[in-house]
Amino acid sequence: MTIAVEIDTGTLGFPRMGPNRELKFALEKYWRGAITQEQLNKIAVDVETQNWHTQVERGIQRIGVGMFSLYDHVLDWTLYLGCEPQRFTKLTSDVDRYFAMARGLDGIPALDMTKWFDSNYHYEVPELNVHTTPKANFKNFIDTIKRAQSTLGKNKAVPVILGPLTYLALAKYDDNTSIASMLPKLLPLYTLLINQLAALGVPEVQVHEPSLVGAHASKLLPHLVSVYGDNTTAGALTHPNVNLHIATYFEAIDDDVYKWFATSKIAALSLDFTRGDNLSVLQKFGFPSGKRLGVGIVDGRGVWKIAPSTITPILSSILEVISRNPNAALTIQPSSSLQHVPYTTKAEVDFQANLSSLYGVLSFAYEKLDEVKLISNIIKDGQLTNSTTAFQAANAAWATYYKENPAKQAVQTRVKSVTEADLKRPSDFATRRPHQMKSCPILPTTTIGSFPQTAQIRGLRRQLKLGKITQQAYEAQIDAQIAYNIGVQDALGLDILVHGEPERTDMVEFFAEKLNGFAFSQNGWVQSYGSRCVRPPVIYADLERPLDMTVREFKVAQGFSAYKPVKGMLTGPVTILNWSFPRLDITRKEQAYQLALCLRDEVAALEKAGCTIIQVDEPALREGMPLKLSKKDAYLRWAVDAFRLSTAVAANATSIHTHMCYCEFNDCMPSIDEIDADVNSIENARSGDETIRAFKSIGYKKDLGPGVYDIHSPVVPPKDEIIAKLESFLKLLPAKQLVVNPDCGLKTRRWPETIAALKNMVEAAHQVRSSLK
Ligand code: MET
Ligand SMILES: [Zn+2]
Repeated sequence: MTIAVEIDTGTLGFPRMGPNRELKFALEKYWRGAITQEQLNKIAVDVETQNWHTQVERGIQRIGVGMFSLYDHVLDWTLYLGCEPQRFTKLTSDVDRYFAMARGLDGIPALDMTKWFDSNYHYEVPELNVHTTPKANFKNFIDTIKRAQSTLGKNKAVPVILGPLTYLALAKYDDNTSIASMLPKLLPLYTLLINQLAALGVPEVQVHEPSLVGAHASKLLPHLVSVYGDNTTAGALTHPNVNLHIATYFEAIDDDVYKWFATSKIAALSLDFTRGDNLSVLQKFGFPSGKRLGVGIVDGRGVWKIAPSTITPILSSILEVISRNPNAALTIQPSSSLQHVPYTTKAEVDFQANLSSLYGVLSFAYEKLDEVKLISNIIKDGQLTNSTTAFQAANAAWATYYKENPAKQAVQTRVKSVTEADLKRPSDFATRRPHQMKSCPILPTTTIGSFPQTAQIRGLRRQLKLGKITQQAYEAQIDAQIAYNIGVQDALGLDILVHGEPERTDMVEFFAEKLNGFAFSQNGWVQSYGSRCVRPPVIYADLERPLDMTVREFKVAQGFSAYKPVKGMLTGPVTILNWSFPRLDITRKEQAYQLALCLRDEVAALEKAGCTIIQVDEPALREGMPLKLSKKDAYLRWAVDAFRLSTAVAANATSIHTHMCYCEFNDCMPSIDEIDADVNSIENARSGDETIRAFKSIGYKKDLGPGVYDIHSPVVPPKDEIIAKLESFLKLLPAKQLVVNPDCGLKTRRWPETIAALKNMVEAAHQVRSSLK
């Protein structure tokens, strides 16, 4: 097919940390006072400029600029829009206010942080209330755009604005404030900004409105016209000389939003063709005349090379719709900002040498730019078929990958043979509970798993990795640490002990390293929040557990304690999956089940080793939830089943605990009950009794350990405060249902405050216990 439509290439954002995490290190130096603000800015500008050059060199014609950030792009807009909460306004310097909002200061708590849609990136939640008085503060943004224009030229430098609807949808409000009450205050600022950009000769602005795809879309619909106008009226962002390009991603756009777009004066719309069914929307409504479609076909969230057999049919269908109209144009682009993927596979020399079949099918930000260019050329040349020579390299890489990493029949068969019975404990909670935790008193005290990780332990692990110490020497030191951890807990009088996780850097990486089918990049860092980067493991083959993973440390720990049970400690299947880069050739459910079967065998092995209490952590259960409400139930079904598959093998007398943290669970409470854990030790420190009330409201009958203090703060909680908490819990929950624990692991804390806090916790529990008698 020869194509009459105009085609070019674009991006919606790029990684921000620098190819070698230059910005991360600069930020941390700046916070330590080791470099000045000027030095920090220089490094940031260098990274950003290099990002721009890379995109030009790789053939990108419309480069999204302005989403680069020193900490977080939502926080940037809080500053640009003057929406800082009052507690920060006494800080007069922008930079001080900015980092104070991000990280807090003594006595001034930071903004809340939460997940950016269903990604693992966290943004700083805007706090809007009756005192919020938006005030334009666009100088930094405008300066960036000027810099970009002089580096890239006015046509290539496309300013990216965080759209007002998404900004407001992501915020939290007091009782007297809402999206509707804030919008009129923000819109004049956006108008001002568009005018300033127009004055710079900006031909087009990319307005990011990802909230138009999620559960909130219908809430935003009534405001579209006041912001963006329609076919007759102008909106706040309408300007005669500036084209508006609305970018959405992570899911399919709402039908109603699309219909509005089709008749509006918006010049371009970006849709994600890697997640959600945007193709159906397009086919259903056609594509309007005279507009441009941003075709998000290169996955901005995954690390995989394009698969020609997947993308060709989608692209052909898009072209078919588009070509019905002679005036349409296309921009080929990544599906979202590339901030969710690492910089380049070229840094992965280990993969090149030892896992070349995987290396061949990986694609990070630089490689994704090449794919964008390649696809646009193929379409321009009218060569779009699976087998076009231009796709030869990709096809060959995938063929090699499948040949070298074939399906493991035993794993797949086992997943397929899972039955309902495998998901069920031998008896229900009421029957099994009397057989569990028999040595424990009422209000048993415990912790969430990890104990402080000292520099010495981290150094030890580094030495092991570098081959400077033997496995034996390493284990001896780990065991000494376990002995110490057990001794401390015993002395404090805790009832259920943990080994303290000294052998784990990270709760997902540790298990991924022990399973076959995971690969670990050397430089595959992605930003999690601020300067914090993570290197998610890559699932590249069917998953198997060749050996026990935690049994040795459990036995060592239990060996140091004659009378008290040591709790086994595992990370749940859904969390391992959600914090990894999953495969795309099998479903997430299948991968969760494969993981669940590995964990199921570990639960059985722990039981066999004498473990009677096993905790399976699922802090990321909630965050894998789909953005569309209609997909939520299906996700929760398999997520819950994967947890049950991991744990249902346990005998009645084994107490299965779980721990969840990091987010609001209010919208999936019934599922939390359905996982059928005997005890749920859940984060609760920030909200009062809300968590317990939510559990009560669904008729939760199992045991609950709502965190009695916040481990994120170094402050030692006074005994009286903990007593007051426990007493308030007991107003809602019978004592026999209550477990006493902090709200998360203690890994990031120091020993002195840990011991002091736990001492208070145990004493508080004792006191409340005796008052019950
Ligand atoms: C993010 S949840 C952490 C749970 C883990 N067991 C720990 O204590 O560190
Ligand atoms: Zn936690």
